[in-house]
Amino acid sequence: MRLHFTKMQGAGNDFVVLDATRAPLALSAADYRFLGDRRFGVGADQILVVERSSTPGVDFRYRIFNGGSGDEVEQCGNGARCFARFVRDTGLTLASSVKVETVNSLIELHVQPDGRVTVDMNQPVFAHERIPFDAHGLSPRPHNGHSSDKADGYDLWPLALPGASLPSVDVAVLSMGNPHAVQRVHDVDTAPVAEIGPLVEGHARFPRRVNAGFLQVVSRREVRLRVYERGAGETLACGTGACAAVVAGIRLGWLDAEVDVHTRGGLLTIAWAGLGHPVLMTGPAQTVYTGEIQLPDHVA
Ligand SMILES: N[C@H](CCC[C@H](N)C(=O)O)C(=O)O
Repeated sequence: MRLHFTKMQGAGNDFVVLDATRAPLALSAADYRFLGDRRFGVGADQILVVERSSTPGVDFRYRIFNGGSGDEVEQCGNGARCFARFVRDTGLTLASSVKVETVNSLIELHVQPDGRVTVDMNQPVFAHERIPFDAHGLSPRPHNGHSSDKADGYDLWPLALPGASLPSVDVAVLSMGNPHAVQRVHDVDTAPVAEIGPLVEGHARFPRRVNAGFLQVVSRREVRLRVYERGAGETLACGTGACAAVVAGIRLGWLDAEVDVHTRGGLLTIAWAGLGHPVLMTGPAQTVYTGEIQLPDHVA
């Protein structure tokens, strides 16, 4: 099958975008892994499939597949911004605000005059069974010895890491539609992301695996973040990961309500007014090129 695609990136998190608004696409996990492969395919952290929505009042649906595993996932923050840029630039919509549904949520996107995109990422979810996170038999940890005078009863949880250079790490757990485990580190540049990231991502206490965030607090309004993503490995930026890290930092008393998140691929700004409010994420979204690719009949 010959596929037309658009290559895009948001803060260095890169995507293959496929337009399925005119004809449905039936690709396999192996096809998505091929498209994500940086040597045998196009190369991307995730593949985004854009469809029309049949839900009244909702413009589009977009499906998200991790480029490493080929698995379909629930949410992608940087992808949502690139989706908004895509439907505008291809003329699929003339509106500057777009409602789009994913497998488990409805989000609203606004293209700003400066070209950045703001996404209402809905409210974070903390209920362990909805993350999902298995805390059975675990006791929460004090907040890493950091001042948490404003902490509101939100806990850190110890994850045992047998055989690793660290016996355990303390993580804040939550969902932005997709699961996140955020640990605070002194310096993201020296944090053991390559070693600890995969151990957290595949940890047994996360039945659907998890995105592993490494958060360095620079000030109450500025952080640095690296994320070892579920099904993709470390990416240059993770939008839902930035949302999760800021929400956790606010609940743990480390951060104010609007934070600049410095990722290796660029700057994301996250705002959250607290429980009962949605998380707002603002950042860049660019088209890199368009192309065509022949999907092998039997990809490995
Ligand atoms: N790897 C994530 C999906 C992509 C999230 C990330 N690229 C973002 O911008 O939010 C997961 O398996 O939940």
